[in-house]
Amino acid sequence: MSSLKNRVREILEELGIENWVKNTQVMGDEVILDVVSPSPAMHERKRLEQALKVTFSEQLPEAKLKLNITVETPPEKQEIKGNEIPGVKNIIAIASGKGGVGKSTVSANMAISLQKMGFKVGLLDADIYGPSMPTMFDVVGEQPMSVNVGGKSKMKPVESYGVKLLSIGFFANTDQAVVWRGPMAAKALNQMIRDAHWGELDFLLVDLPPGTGDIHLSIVQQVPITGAVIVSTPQTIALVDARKGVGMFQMEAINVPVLGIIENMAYFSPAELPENKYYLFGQNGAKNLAEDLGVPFLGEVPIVQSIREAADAGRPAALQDNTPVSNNYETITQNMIVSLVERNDTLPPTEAVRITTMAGCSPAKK
Ligand SMILES: Nc1ncnc2c1ncn2[C@@H]1O[C@H](COP(=O)(O)OP(=O)(O)OP(=O)(O)O)[C@@H](O)[C@H]1O
Repeated sequence: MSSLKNRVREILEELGIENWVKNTQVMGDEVILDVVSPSPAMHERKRLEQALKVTFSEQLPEAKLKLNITVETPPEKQEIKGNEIPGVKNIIAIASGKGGVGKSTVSANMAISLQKMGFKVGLLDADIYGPSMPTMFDVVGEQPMSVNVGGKSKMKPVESYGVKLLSIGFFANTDQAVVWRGPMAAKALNQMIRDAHWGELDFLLVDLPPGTGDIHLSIVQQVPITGAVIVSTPQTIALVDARKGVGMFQMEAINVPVLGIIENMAYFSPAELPENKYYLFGQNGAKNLAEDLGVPFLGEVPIVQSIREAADAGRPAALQDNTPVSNNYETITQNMIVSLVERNDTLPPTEAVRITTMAGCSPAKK
């Protein structure tokens, strides 16, 4: 073995990442490393890349380092079993209870965060009262195409930023209020799930309409939802509705695991006074609710002007690289995945069969 290759091996051992390096090639002064990152998170990959570059430039300045960093793919055994929608591994409902708390903004940014982590993501905008995804993903006016799959005509979701998208807004005139009764809305949504060609998806996020009415009951009974995420502001009246939302998913007839609660609009910090936090809607309300109900708290999102601007501009804030806002969405998304994984471990055996069908969530395991 060349002395350069020996030095490379020593450095990798010092860094404690020798097991992550699947292939080392030394050609002259060029060192090519194929590294498999155990974390799908973009910032973890960047940190790994940075650590390698700094260490090599300090300890082996003569070497020209070339890095190929990829992400570990989930092991085969985590594949979904008994899946009701072929190719779709996890269907996550995002609900609120009260309207206007930021459920759609959270859904859009969570979809982007998952996509950035390397997952295949679909987003179904089921908000029949105010479908906002076409705007948030800058695809207003686009229409899903029809494709022939196995002799059947299927809807091809519109794709934006790597996320496959279907929205009630693609079919309804946005100037008209869409007033659909529960079964009708549920049927339309069911078609958008089953008669669409989603292809292989790790996650299909469903942005539900606000509230806990009969529409929700129809949807959650017809669509095999893997888990639900509840979004609330810390305000008392929003929390009352969020509690109802959790209760609805936990009803015996529905029995969808609640993966956690996200506190949106948790506080406001003016740009000129970033240390000051103003708790406009109250403090820690959703966090306390999560504790009270014994469901995971997935994190808080402050009120940030750029989140609103990014949504209106059709470029969700999570698309930014390594900003406090995008990192925060990434952390919340990871917490959601961790919650999905933990459910498998903690639910009683009678539920295990159902819950093991929630596969596809292992990449967040650290
Ligand atoms: N963290 C945030 N910071 C700043 N603005 C936000 C934040 N979250 C949401 N908003 C803004 O608040 C408004 C409501 O958000 P959004 O449409 O996501 O709520 P929703 O709960 O989905 O509403 P609906 O009840 O209509 O479905 C939007 O203008 C959005 O851009």
